[in-house]
Amino acid sequence: MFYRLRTDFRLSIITLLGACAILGVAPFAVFRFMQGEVLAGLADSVIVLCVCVSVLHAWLTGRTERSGLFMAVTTSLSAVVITRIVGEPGLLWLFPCLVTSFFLTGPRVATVVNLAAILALAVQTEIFASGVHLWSFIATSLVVSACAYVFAFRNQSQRERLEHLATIDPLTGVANRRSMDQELDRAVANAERSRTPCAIALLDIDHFKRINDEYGHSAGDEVLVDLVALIEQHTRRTDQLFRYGGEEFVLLLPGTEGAGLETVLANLQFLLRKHLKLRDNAITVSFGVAQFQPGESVDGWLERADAALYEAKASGRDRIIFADLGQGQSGTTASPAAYSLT
Ligand SMILES: Nc1nc2c(ncn2[C@@H]2O[C@H](COP(=O)(O)OP(=O)(O)OP(=O)(O)O)[C@@H](O)[C@H]2O)c(=O)[nH]1
Repeated sequence: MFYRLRTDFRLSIITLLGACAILGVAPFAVFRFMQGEVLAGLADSVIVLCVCVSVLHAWLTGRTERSGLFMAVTTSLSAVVITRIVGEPGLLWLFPCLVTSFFLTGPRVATVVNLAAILALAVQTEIFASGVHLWSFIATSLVVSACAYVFAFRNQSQRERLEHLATIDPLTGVANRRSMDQELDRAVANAERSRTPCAIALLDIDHFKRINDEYGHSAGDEVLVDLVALIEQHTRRTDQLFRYGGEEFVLLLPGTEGAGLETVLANLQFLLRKHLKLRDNAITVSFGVAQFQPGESVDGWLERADAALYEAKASGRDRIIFADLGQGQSGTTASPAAYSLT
């Protein structure tokens, strides 16, 4: 429960506002019934009920967008109805609604909800003691909404930016291990459901430590950036590349298997050998490849690719090993122009 509250911003807001609304409005409902104001008491009870439904819906279904929108609309509508029943003092209830609607739903939708509520009240001129009161209400409610909009808009764009930064590798710009975990989960679910083939290739630059040691860390960084550019240029749009860590990458190849997969990777190996260079020395890459087997986990799939990569390294590097074949498929040995590091 606390984990969900910590990780789901909108759910925590819905829960917090739900608790505040229930604790703040329920006593009013009781008080109004005791005062004989049945209509106002009923309106308050409906508000509490709607808030409870929103909170429950959010917790049970996880569809917090829908619950948030429902809560924003019902609380604003309730503030309008309450003001209609009790007169000008009811206006005070609209102000928290104007602010919280921006936490419950997106900035644009919240703006529409707020403007609708302000308009619905402003046209009922009889609620206001004078024209000055009416214009004061319009001005203050618009100022509150505008400030809340700016805050919510900045908050949303910063959150999106943070989410983006949390999923990419800053050096190469490709997706990082965190988004790889999500994508591999999705790929497994998709492969299981549609029974379509899917493969992963683990790529590891050979003797990368020596490249760093000999030419410096920034030259090593350049090699990583070049490798990513080459792979992205020569793979399909549906293929996805992830930085697994250090000089190791995972290439996800959906819809590819058998001879087609071998050809794609052999071509990639050829292109990398030809174009991945540092000061005219070719740099080579080892590949460990595993085709997804129905029923296996993401970890099991990765482990098989990792074992194949280990075999590629152990058997001389600069080669592709397919885990599924149960035997090594050596690529051609490093060309004489290859970076000589031994
Ligand atoms: N320049 C640079 N180097 C990195 C980065 N991340 C990891 N490394 C280096 O990559 C090197 C990896 O070394 P090893 O794991 O020994 O692998 P290797 O030298 O390529 O040897 P083999 O994989 O067996 O061929 C280490 O020296 C790390 O410091 C990075 O972002 N930039």
